[in-house]
Amino acid sequence: MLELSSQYSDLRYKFAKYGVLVLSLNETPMTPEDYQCILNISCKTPTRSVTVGDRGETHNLEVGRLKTDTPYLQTLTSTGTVIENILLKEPMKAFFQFITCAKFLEIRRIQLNVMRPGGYIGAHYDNDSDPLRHLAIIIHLQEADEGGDLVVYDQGGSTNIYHPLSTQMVLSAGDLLHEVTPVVRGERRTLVAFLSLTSSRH
Ligand SMILES: O=C(O)CCC(=O)C(=O)O
Ligand SMILES: [Fe+2]
Repeated sequence: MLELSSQYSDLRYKFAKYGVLVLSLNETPMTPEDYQCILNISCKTPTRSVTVGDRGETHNLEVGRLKTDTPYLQTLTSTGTVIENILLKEPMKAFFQFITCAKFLEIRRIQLNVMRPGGYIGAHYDNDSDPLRHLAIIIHLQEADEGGDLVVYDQGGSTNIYHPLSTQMVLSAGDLLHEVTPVVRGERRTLVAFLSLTSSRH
């Protein structure tokens, strides 16, 4: 933890201030091999069309589910377990805990999001559909050539627009309003894990 604190204290400060971090792979402890493993899994993950979010907001994307939290926590594929193990192995787990100041960390949902031209995700709060979604880890596998921006509306009233590139990792707090703008050209692929930072079992 000592080592982490000097290397990552700037990121922890930024996350506390903005609720969003856009990180290059080499700013995180994830190895290129683990990233490649997630990329390979994503290519073999079947998807289905989703047009309505949990709270009725409109979407237009293909989703491949690997782990779900509804109606109860269950890993749906063996590849979901592989990704979970990558995200929770040391030093990844220590990294997420350090950035968020969390003592507890549990993956509640893992999904692949695929957006082709016209695809988008309407404005939503991740913690609206499940209050235990405190943190989203978004691993960018392929960026759209045009469109597909992540727009985050922060509590201070400002709007921040990001266009993360493949291999980048976004950490986003569950209580921030955000959306993904329509893809205009190309295909946008992300692997998203939603984490709880408090135990659901008391
Ligand atoms: O794919 C992304 O960049 C973000 C997706 C998102 O906001 C979500 O799945 O809740
Ligand atoms: Fe989201």
